[in-house]
Amino acid sequence: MNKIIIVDDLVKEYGSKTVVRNISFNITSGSIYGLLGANGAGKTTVIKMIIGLVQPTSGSIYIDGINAKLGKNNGTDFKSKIGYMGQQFNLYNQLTVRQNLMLHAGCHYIGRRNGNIRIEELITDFQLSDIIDVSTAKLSAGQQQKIAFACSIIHRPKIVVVDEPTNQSDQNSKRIFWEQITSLSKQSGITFLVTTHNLFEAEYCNYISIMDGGIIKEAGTPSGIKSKYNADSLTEAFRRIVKNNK
Ligand SMILES: Nc1ncnc2c1ncn2[C@@H]1O[C@H](COP(=O)(O)OP(=O)(O)OP(=O)(O)O)[C@@H](O)[C@H]1O
Repeated sequence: MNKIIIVDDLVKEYGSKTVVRNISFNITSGSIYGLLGANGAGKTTVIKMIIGLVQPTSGSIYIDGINAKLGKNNGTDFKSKIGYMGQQFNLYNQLTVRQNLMLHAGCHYIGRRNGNIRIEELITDFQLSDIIDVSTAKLSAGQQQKIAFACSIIHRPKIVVVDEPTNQSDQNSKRIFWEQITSLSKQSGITFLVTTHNLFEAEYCNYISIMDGGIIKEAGTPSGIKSKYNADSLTEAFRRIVKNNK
């Protein structure tokens, strides 16, 4: 299986505080990989290092065969491979949904004509026809999350990194989001790296790592982890993993 993300012995220190401690993992192309953990476990720091927003103290990251440290300098369009949706949505609330999508298309050097074609596809895929010309300021949190996600995939990235994607969504929007990424991973072969502290939603992942205190304490498929810890749910397994290691 092709490993599209390879993280090796990654460390992040802020002053004297070590927030990510020698973590290593690989992500198989086309899979949904969940990075789980409580608040402050280090999940956001890991993904910010992967997308190049934060510089690691040590260790290496390879994205689709490219050393992430050299990604900006080796002539490869590194950023075109990755879509990112952070906890703060990258939306301009004075703009409409269409204008936000076009703005993100422009950031990825997609011209107006191709941008319009891609926006039409996203209107269909995300059922946006009723809100496409509405200002994002007037949308609900769940709708804003949907638009932020559409913006993150406008350039058809191979990898999409999403940080706590459903924090502000209702149950129905959560379900729709997870079904959408499951279908994108299966049909378009997109690889997803998703951080969450929602253990019910983590069941949608093909593979998960459980982080605590900056280290990965357990990793495996959701069913493999449940069976290893003799637990009926990931919530129960999570409690045992974190308790076992304290
Ligand atoms: N720029 C920074 N300077 C100093 N410490 C930081 C910085 N960014 C994060 N931290 C610390 O690193 C630790 C891990 O934070 P991080 O945001 O990665 O956790 P998380 O698992 O994503 O939590 P959450 O679910 O709340 O987003 C926390 O103790 C946080 O205070």
